[in-house]
Amino acid sequence: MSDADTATGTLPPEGGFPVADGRATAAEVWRLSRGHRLKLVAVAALGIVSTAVDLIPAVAIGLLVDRVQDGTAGLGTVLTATAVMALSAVLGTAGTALTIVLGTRTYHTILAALRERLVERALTLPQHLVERAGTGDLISRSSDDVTAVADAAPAVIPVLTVTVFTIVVSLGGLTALEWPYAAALAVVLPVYAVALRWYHRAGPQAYRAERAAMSTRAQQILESQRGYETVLGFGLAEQRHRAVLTTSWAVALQSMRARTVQSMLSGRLNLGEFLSLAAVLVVGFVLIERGDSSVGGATTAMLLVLRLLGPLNQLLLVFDTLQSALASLSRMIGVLTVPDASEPTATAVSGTAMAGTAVAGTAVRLTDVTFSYDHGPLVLDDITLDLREHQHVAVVGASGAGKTTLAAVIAGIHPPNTGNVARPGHVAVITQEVHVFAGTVRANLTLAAPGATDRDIRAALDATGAAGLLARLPDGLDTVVGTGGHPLTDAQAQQLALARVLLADPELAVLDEATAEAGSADAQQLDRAVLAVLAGRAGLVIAHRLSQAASCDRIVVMEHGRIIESGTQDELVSAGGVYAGLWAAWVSGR
Ligand SMILES: Nc1ncnc2c1ncn2[C@@H]1O[C@H](COP(=O)(O)OP(=O)(O)OP(=O)(O)O)[C@@H](O)[C@H]1O
Repeated sequence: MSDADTATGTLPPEGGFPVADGRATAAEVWRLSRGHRLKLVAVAALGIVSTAVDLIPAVAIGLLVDRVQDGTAGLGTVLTATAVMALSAVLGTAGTALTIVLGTRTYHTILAALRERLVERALTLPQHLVERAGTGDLISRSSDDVTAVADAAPAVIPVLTVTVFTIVVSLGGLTALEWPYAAALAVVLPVYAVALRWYHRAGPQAYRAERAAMSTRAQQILESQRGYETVLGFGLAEQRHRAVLTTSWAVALQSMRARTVQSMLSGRLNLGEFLSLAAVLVVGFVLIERGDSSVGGATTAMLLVLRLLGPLNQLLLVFDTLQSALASLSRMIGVLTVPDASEPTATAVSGTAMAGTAVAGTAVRLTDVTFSYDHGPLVLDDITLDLREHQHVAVVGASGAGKTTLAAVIAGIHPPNTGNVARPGHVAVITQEVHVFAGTVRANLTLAAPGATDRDIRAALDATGAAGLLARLPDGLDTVVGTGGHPLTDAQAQQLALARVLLADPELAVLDEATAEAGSADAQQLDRAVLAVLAGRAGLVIAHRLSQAASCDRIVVMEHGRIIESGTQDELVSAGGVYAGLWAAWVSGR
């Protein structure tokens, strides 16, 4: 599972994953666009040409007006102008449509690559960081935010493509006609710039606040669902209901703020439109009066400005969607910027965790390790423990003694507060909650060993006693299991998890399974499976049944976060201490 890392970096204390700044977002998008850049340049060239063709009707109408005015226009002139306009409209529309299709396809390819990286990163994030930042935030970023960025495509790409190229081509066209036309428009453009500047500040702020409120709500709902039994058991339903209600109101409030910002933008756009038309009209009038422009020229100029205003306004309107998508994008990329490991608390910073065996012949070495969850009391207190290569050590103790936490620190899931943890580079962990992934049995097993053949898989299932299970599955290795798939018992899920460890072939296996009741047929089978999985590698077993402990080379007994006894089964039983008592109780209860 985890290759341990030396601790670096921290998350903001208030929780939540970081948000990437503009620079980091641009750098990641640039990195993701590698391999598509030539295609993007070709798409841009096609867009410019198509837009230029699209503006031919404005020029044709202007020429027609001049010919009508000087009395040289006949039916032929009108028909020719009409044919030119129809042809340019067809060619321009087809070219623009092709530009949009190609642009959208490239956008989605790049987005798919980003989503893949996000999921990859989310799966390898240190668990303590996910716990601190909140699973809801992570889920929101990999669902709501991905959807926001993907949904922006149909609205933003066509408008962005058309507008950017239309602005460039129209300004060129106006300058070619008479520079004062372009100058008049240029004088008005600052109105748009001011609107944009204002919106650039207010928009993302409003959208980030809206998305953050959505994340908090997702977290509240998730927690209420996960802790359903606790909520019912402690009569907390009303309190949880109020919490969800409060966070939902916060979402509604932030949404209203975001929509208000949107309306204010519309007002600023209307002002810009009025000023642009008025400026070009006045300039046209003056130029005609002075004989510097024909009526046809002024008509072309007005048509070019009108042609430009539509996309320009739309750009500013979808700028809204664009900003929202950018806010989501910066949240997605923020997850990629999370450092691999971070200190568990702000005050305890001296703990280190290293991959690689520090001492020859030793698989794991813990030296003076302490650990606490987020500023809480010490859960591991001065633990020093060695696991030799191929040695199997069982950890026993009462509930809450710190066994699972010790396993997590050894596996690298939690970095220690103080002390050192040295472990091999390849560690596999089975936690108490075994997850069956939605997919085929084969996919479930090859998750950690992509190169495994069907023969390897069958051998692993055989070794963990699951060959019988395989024979009963309707489609063998192709049977779909997990949510909505063929149901598996807890013990069967456990067997799959153990087979997965065998296939992954780690140097150290950390097993914290508590599925079967002591003495049951399942328990005996799982005990045998555990022995098969541990053969030939170092193993740490959190023994929930003492039969598991008895078959290990060494047993450590924990109490209140400390190791209070350590020895072989025979040594501990004859010592007559805590373990001897537990063993006597267990034997008589079998
Ligand atoms: N994520 C967490 N956040 C805060 N405290 C925790 C967390 N996980 C465990 N603890 C606390 O740490 C202490 C040790 O818990 P741990 O699960 O390691 O004990 P355990 O011996 O494995 O118990 P069990 O056999 O019931 O699993 C307990 O007091 C527990 O409440």
